[in-house]
Amino acid sequence: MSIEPFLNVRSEIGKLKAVLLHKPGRELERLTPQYLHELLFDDIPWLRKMREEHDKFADVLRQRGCEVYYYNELLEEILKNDEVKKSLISDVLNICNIGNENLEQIIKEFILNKSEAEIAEILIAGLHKKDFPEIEREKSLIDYIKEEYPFYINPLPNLYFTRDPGAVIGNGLLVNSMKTPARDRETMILRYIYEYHPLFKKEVSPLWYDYTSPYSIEGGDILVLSDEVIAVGCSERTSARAIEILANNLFSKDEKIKKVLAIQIPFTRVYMHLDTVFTMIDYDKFTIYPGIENKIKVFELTPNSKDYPKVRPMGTLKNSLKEALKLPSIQLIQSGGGDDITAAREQWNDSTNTLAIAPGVVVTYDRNEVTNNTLRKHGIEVVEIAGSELVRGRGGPRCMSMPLVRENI
Ligand SMILES: NC(=O)NCCC[C@H](N)C(=O)O
Repeated sequence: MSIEPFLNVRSEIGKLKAVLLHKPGRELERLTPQYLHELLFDDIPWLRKMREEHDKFADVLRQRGCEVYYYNELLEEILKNDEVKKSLISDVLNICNIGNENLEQIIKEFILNKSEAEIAEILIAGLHKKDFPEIEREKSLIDYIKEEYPFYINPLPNLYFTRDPGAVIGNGLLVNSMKTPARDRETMILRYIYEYHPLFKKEVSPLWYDYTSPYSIEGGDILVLSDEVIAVGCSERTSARAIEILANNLFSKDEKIKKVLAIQIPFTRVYMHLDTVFTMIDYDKFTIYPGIENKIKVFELTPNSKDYPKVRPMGTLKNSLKEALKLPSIQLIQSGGGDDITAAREQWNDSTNTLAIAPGVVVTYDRNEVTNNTLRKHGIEVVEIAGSELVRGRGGPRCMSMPLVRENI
């Protein structure tokens, strides 16, 4: 009997059937003004409120018939296997630069003695020095050098943006290579989940990209435009070479995918990923931040040699989409109603970061009133969620979700 893959994403807009989320936890309570920049935050969210907002987001998805999986629960499940538990803890400690093998060994034993739920929490929220029992030992040089630094294991406050560490295309998965060290461990853990959690059925779900690659790529840049065309932002976070490697893997192992559009956007934090300025919301409708429209370049990648795809510069974004999707016309709906100032303010609060849950139906933050009304005027059903605290990490509903299964359209 042949095994059917669980993962299936052949579009941006097919009815969302299963999604991976992470409810913000203690890792957010470890953000301090001193480390905000390094941890990719601009502000400190209020965790209790943030968790309430996140629960409502998950409820909206469930009410629309989508199954919600949580990252920490999948992690807890794979930690039940002792070998997996030991190996993951060792790998995590290896990248933490503890700098003293004896101490690393003591920390490892300390973690191994915890329950699966506690270990999952440490792997996500980090290990603060204060949460580690004082033990009698002679200090080594690194203890003095890093005396001021509060963590043995850093927190992962960006994990609730599950969009970025991974992405499903077709029946396969990318485990991304993140641009910044602040998010590296997110992908290491996802790689273990793919490898050991039965939900992912890795034997029938290829790995399109691995986090060990030196070329960075993040999920916020990846849009599955159709079963034949994938768009990938070339951005502050995603490198040109990663796009070529991904394209070649898709062309050689997925018989449906014929084309990758590389969409170059300015390399700057405010538009860190393509989905912060551009998302697909219906068969022929997209929303776009008007401040970026003239700064975009599009390149078509098609199969060529074993190592490099064929690259062809294309025209405007609108014409490239029309041509690639073989549509008679498409609409680019400007966020902020096309007004420069409103659009810039609402883009900062992720107005263009819509999550399509069915063709023409999107989840957005309620605070982006002008953009939401503009979408409605264009016939889109807008399902609003509150996100005053969630938004402080600089991501919207699309960033906070990793679709695992969408209905084919
Ligand atoms: N796809 C997205 O745009 N994700 C938002 C990620 C925000 C996070 N603070 C980061 O800088 O990586």
